[in-house]
Amino acid sequence: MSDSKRIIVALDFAGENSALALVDQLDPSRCRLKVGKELFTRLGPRFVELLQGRGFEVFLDLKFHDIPNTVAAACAAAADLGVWMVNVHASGGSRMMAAARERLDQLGDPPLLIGVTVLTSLDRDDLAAIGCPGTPEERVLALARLGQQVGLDGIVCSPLEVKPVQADLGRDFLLVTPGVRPAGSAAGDQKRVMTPAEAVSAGAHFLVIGRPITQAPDPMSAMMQIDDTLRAL
Ligand SMILES: O=C(O)c1cc(=O)[nH]c(=O)n1[C@@H]1O[C@H](COP(=O)(O)O)[C@@H](O)[C@H]1O
Repeated sequence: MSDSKRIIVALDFAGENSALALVDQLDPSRCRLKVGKELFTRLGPRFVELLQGRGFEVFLDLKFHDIPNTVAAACAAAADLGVWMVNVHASGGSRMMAAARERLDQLGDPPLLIGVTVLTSLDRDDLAAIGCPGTPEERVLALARLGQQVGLDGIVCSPLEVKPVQADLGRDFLLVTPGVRPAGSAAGDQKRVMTPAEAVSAGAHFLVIGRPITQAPDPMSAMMQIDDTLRAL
């Protein structure tokens, strides 16, 4: 793939000082940043603007999941912030995703619109417990097809589903994969994982990586080590 900035660092921090201590060490030419529910709830749009002011492209990961009108309006608000990527839960349904698409299409230079399929923290048993029969792969594929039909730019899935999704939907549909763990790092709450090299070799366009970088003794060197591995592929 042509985009050489494959790593999206998940800024899962409790506050501005700890987040900036990491951001200060990162280079916007080597990675993008993800602002999720914790940091956005604490610091709001101002923090996203601060990161963008430092030259970083931001994935605003708020996983919108609501009625079509509400999600479309929330996506427009994200676009107004100037973020690079925004996501919605694909299980919100095709009318919801289509409303988001339609609203963003009315704007110039909208963010990439990505659908979250099956959270990487879930396995088959977890899905069964919430009344979803079948494998994560089957459900990811179904949601990915729905997302592509309504014009999403791509999906979030685990690296394990990258090959089957690309076999079905082609290589242009963007695949953003969390559930990435360098060899030897703790999986934590992630259930469907692969190493960064495995994920990119499978065909993932972007890797979302949090704790293996943010909790490393030297986050910058952890990030660079992963990035060097990917650039050597
Ligand atoms: O949309 C996401 O980014 C996301 C989707 C998903 O299925 N799984 C998942 O882990 N994420 C996010 O990716 C990041 C992964 O962080 P680590 O597990 O620390 O690498 C977290 O910020 C999650 O919120």
